[in-house]
Amino acid sequence: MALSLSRAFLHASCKQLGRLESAYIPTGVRAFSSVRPTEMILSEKAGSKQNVGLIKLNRPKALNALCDQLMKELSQTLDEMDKDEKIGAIVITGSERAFAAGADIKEMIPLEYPNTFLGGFLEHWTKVTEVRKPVVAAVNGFALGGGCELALMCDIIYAGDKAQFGQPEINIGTIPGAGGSQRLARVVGKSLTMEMVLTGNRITAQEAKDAGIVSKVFPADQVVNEAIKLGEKIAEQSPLITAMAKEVVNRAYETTLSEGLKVERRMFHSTFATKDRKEGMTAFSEKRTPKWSSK
Ligand SMILES: CCCCCCC[C@H](O)CC(=O)SCCNC(=O)CCNC(=O)[C@H](O)C(C)(C)COP(=O)([O-])OP(=O)([O-])OC[C@H]1O[C@@H](n2cnc3c(N)ncnc32)[C@H](O)[C@@H]1OP(=O)([O-])[O-]
Repeated sequence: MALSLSRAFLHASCKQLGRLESAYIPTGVRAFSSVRPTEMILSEKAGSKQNVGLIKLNRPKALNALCDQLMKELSQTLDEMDKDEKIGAIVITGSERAFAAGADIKEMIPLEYPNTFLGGFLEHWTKVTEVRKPVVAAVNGFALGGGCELALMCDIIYAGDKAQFGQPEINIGTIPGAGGSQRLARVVGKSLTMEMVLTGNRITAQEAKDAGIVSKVFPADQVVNEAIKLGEKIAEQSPLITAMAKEVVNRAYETTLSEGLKVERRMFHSTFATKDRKEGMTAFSEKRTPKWSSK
């Protein structure tokens, strides 16, 4: 009873905080048109072949703070895009001011330990790690706390030159709850992770690139289009082999080197059970573009 009352309260307060005026459309970026009636995210198919799923977090007044409703809408849209055969890659972005400023602090204020533990707080916020298609984060502005963690859950991060990454939870009496101590440490090592988690210090896009968090930095108004171009390039490949490649790279972060190498070898062998492997090698020798069948 107490839990359901508290959920209803949180949902209502979150809706109030996140009431949107109109869609914020970043300058220099193609216009988004919402294809589904979601309130806190916009989504569309992008790219010249409309084969890139584009998701924009759209809660500008709260700097895209991640509340329960936004995360439900994000999970639902990711699920739909993962099942859509016409989509080969997904891009997640925010606004030029904020990718996301973290979990919604105001929504968390009334929570008590029993709610978080028994209610499984954050357990359903990790859909992006379950998507089989490659997911690119196009980060502008603040990527703080849960915003930084959301970017780290994606497969590739492109950043605008004014982007800032940080894990400032320590400043509000808590710690990272969705990978900011674990995924970050695996990517950048102990020293920088400790510095960011213990002080809340932010790092710039260039520092994030130097540390290996980000693969490329672009002028802020170009990052989304560059991420779409990257998504288009990925979407040209065999969806079947792409999913195998993504799975095997992700394994590197979850197992030992020797186990990872075994998994890679097995996965490499299994490409020889596919028509796409034969088609790719035949097309190379015949000097033509391969026609993928995902078989
Ligand atoms: C993928 C799964 C993710 C799971 C997450 C797991 C848990 C996670 O590890 C914990 C967190 O993220 S803990 C969080 C870690 N993150 C942090 O601690 C960052 C907290 N934010 C800040 O430090 C500052 O807002 C900035 C420095 C980002 C911008 O400063 P500035 O340029 O002076 O702008 P401003 O005037 O300050 O903000 C404009 C409006 O946005 C509002 N708002 C902003 N962030 C909010 C939030 N997280 N919440 C709610 N609201 C937030 C702000 O209240 C204001 O609204 P108001 O109605 O006008 O009052």
